[in-house]
Amino acid sequence: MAKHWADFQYEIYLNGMSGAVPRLPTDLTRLEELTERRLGPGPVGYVSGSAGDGSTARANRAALKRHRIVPRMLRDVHERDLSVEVLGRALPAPLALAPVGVLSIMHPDAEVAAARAAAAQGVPFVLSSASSTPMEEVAAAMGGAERWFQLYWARDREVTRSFLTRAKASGFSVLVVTLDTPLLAWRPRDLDQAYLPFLHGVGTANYFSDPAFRAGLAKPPHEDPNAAVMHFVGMFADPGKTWPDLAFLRENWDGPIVLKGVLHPDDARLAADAGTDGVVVSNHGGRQVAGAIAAADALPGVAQAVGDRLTVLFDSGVRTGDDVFKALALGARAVLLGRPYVYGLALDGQAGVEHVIRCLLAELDLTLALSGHASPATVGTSDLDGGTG
Ligand SMILES: Cc1cc2nc3c(=O)[nH]c(=O)nc-3n(C[C@H](O)[C@H](O)[C@H](O)COP(=O)(O)O)c2cc1C
Ligand SMILES: O=C(O)C(=O)c1ccccc1
Repeated sequence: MAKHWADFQYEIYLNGMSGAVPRLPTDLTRLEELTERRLGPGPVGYVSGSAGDGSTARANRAALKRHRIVPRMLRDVHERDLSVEVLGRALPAPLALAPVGVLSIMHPDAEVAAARAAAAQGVPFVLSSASSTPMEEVAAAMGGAERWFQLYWARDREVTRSFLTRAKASGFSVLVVTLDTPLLAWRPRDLDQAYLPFLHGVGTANYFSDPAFRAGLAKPPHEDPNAAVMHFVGMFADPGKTWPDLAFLRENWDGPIVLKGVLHPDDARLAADAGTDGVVVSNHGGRQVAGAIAAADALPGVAQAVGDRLTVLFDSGVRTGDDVFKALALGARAVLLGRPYVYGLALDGQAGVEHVIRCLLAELDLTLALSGHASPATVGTSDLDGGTG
């Protein structure tokens, strides 16, 4: 029998018999406000802030909320199984933790705590290139658990090649290439505070520990940190890349490659033509193009464009179990969870991240069951108001 994620609900009520209540709210939309109160304005502004006037981040939420589920009755949902196959891997639920850089601004245990939480719950962890912990250390903390590596595609080919070699040697099996951040967007909340974590060296661990990166420095990073930071700033992103450049990654990575930040159906077709394996429909949580289409509004078009050619994943705005359900209905195979787990980390370290994963998946399990589904596989547009079929 597959695990019933909804059992977390009973666990909470049973613990209540001895007077215990959850340490964090079970409505995950409340975590942002709690984190705001707990942490200084710089770090929390960096995480919860977004591009421009914030309208894309709000549109992400509004688009998910606009869709309403139309539950079906009497469909035998006694035995349920949330597992899905994603890129040839069996996942226990349609969920992975999104790549989020600089996690040490949230909690001293940073990526190690988040990765351990993901591993404990069996959910893949996507490690950011801009991690505050070197990838080898994160990998070592995860045992045999599923780990994916997110690439910020550096200007310097040798650094990219070195990252791919190290990631492979550390057991990262899927490469997630982020395309939507060749430059950092206009982010007023950070600008107004003149706060950018990596200017303080946060999020540079993979670079400062990299032999190819260090080869470009006159002195090791600890002897001249400013020069090392400047070298990082100059090379971590590359606005000059074009679609044919993907051949280099395809040649240097033999596992699945997923392109993150695809919103246009034509770009999804180009991704398939380039021999990649999947896309993440994402607007980076509204942090890049202010005024961009809501990710959930881009999802059906991308899913239709690529059909079975690519695995379609989704992020940007996922906060609740019903958000995950809606993303599945709109064509995603699985979703990446972003800010909510970062707030869980800020508020309670590894336990906080596990709480967030368990709440989200319990709520998803119940949403599926109460809507008439025993598996994510049967969810489709006909489950949504206005859906056909
Ligand atoms: C603080 C922060 C840092 C992020 N860092 C990265 C990163 O290093 N690489 C990346 O591909 N995406 C990064 N993202 C984007 C997330 O992977 C994801 O697309 C986004 O958080 C989804 O939006 P949501 O959190 O509103 O659901 C970051 C997001 C946040 C909030
Ligand atoms: O802040 C971000 O959204 C992001 O993607 C990023 C980029 C560079 C370093 C850390 C995070």
